[in-house]
Amino acid sequence: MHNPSQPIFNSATLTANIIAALAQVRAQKPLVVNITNYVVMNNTANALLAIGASPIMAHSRQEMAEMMHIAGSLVINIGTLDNEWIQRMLFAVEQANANNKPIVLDPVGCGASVLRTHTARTLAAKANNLIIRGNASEIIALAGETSQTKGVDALDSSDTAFVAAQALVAQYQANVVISGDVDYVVTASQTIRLRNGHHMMPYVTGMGCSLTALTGAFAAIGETSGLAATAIYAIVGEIAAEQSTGPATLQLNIIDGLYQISAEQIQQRLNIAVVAS
Ligand SMILES: Nc1ncnc2c1ncn2[C@@H]1O[C@H](COP(=O)(O)OP(=O)(O)OP(=O)(O)O)[C@@H](O)[C@H]1O
Ligand SMILES: Cc1ncsc1CCO
Ligand SMILES: [Mg+2]
Repeated sequence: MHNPSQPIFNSATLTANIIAALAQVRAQKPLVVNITNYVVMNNTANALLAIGASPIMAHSRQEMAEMMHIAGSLVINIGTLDNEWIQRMLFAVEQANANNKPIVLDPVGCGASVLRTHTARTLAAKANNLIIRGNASEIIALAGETSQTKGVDALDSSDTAFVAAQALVAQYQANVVISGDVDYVVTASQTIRLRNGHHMMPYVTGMGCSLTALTGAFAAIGETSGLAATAIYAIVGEIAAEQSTGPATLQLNIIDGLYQISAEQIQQRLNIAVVAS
């Protein structure tokens, strides 16, 4: 499995690892515990099921210790925050840490309000085994740089978030995925660029939230770089968009695509390059 501390320069090896990780998710069906936003709960649960994982949306403090005992990973998405949710998220991170479970953080709307920026930073600082997945504007804001965010949609390009992602890797000992027209997977040992996906994807809400949830599924089987989820999701989105007349059919076709995606399609479509190490 891809160990983020060991750089891999060879695209064929990276591709083989992504395919192996997919097989492992499908075989192991890891339990992914999600504290996520009201907008995307149903769709992210369906995305996790379609890839072969086992989702549970759980929010209560009363059950979180038990959940983190049996979970493969914790996904925290701050999309529809309020004070009660923040306390639940902090407690869940503590429980994940206590059980050595990887945590995936989606800093939805980071930079759009002080509440979101502050909460995302507090959660990131608390999490031990962390992967951050956000769009370019969120990654830039989380790192304390000036982003152009006006809500949950990115107004910055992935290329401009690169330095911010490297700063987050150092600050939180995290792995960072920047999604957008181009996706970057940034770890302490290397940066990988993926040129897959489709320009129709941002016309469906929660596309990034589903990617974050899938990142949790792969983290649960030990692929904690974020690479496999990011690569597979963008390829699925690309194939699905080619079969879709608009955002509504795209949303459905992505769920079908996650269920159907094959090793051959990954081999044929993956556009991957190591850009820094
Ligand atoms: N212009 C684009 N071209 C190709 N793929 C794209 C484009 N924009 C987004 N994507 C793909 O869409 C997926 C979600 O990324 P995006 O950056 O839109 O997430 P997000 O802004 O966090 O979304 P949300 O907050 O609505 O969940 C990724 O797989 C990414 O590769
Ligand atoms: C639209 C929206 N608002 C809060 S969360 C969310 C889903 C996409 O991030
Ligand atoms: Mg998002």
